[in-house]
Amino acid sequence: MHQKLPDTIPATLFAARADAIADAARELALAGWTPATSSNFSMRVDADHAAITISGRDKGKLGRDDIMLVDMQGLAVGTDARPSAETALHTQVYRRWPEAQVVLHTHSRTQSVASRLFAQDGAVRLEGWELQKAITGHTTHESVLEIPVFPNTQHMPELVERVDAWLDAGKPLAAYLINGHGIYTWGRDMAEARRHLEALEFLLGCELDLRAYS
Ligand SMILES: CSC[C@@H](O)[C@@H](O)C(=O)COP(=O)(O)O
Ligand SMILES: [Zn+2]
Repeated sequence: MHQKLPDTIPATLFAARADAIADAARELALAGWTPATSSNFSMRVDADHAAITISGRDKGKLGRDDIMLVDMQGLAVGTDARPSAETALHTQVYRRWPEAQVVLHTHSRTQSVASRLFAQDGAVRLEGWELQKAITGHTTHESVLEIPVFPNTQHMPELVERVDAWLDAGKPLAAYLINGHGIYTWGRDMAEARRHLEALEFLLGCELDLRAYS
């Protein structure tokens, strides 16, 4: 066990979060959405900490020892393990949405291709799809759901800044794509985050098909 927990976090709580992350990751890997160790997953543990995948692990084969604790600045807590290279994007979600409990990031083929195709528009504009209602806050297919596509970079502060700029402009945000990379989405629990991820995978696939057939 590499993880020493602060006194305020019961071992059972951390274990439950780690198991929930590993279970979700295994299922998403089976769907083919986490190729070649890509993707990362996290869950809030308390107001000041999140459990997140250790960098570079095979997301289809995670166990409790592949999950670690970070603070809300993305720094490791109680372990020498290296958190996901994209930890800053997770902790940003927890800071900006106090109700967010889960952040999911995957690299499916559909997400990757859609991010390249729509990068020039800066966003994917979803309208007219019944499945938009799977995104919390959307009650009709007539609503518009805009998923921004941010340029890829290995420098996380740059991405954090782009997300902050989008939110500070007052635009709604349920998820975002990173060009040539993948998707980030989140939820108030694992079920909501999974529903968002699955709906967006489906909707992006539909948008790609529309372009292929027209
Ligand atoms: C294996 S390439 C993908 C990585 O560069 C990254 O984008 C990713 O999703 C996984 O990084 P990780 O540090 O394991 O969380
Ligand atoms: Zn990634």
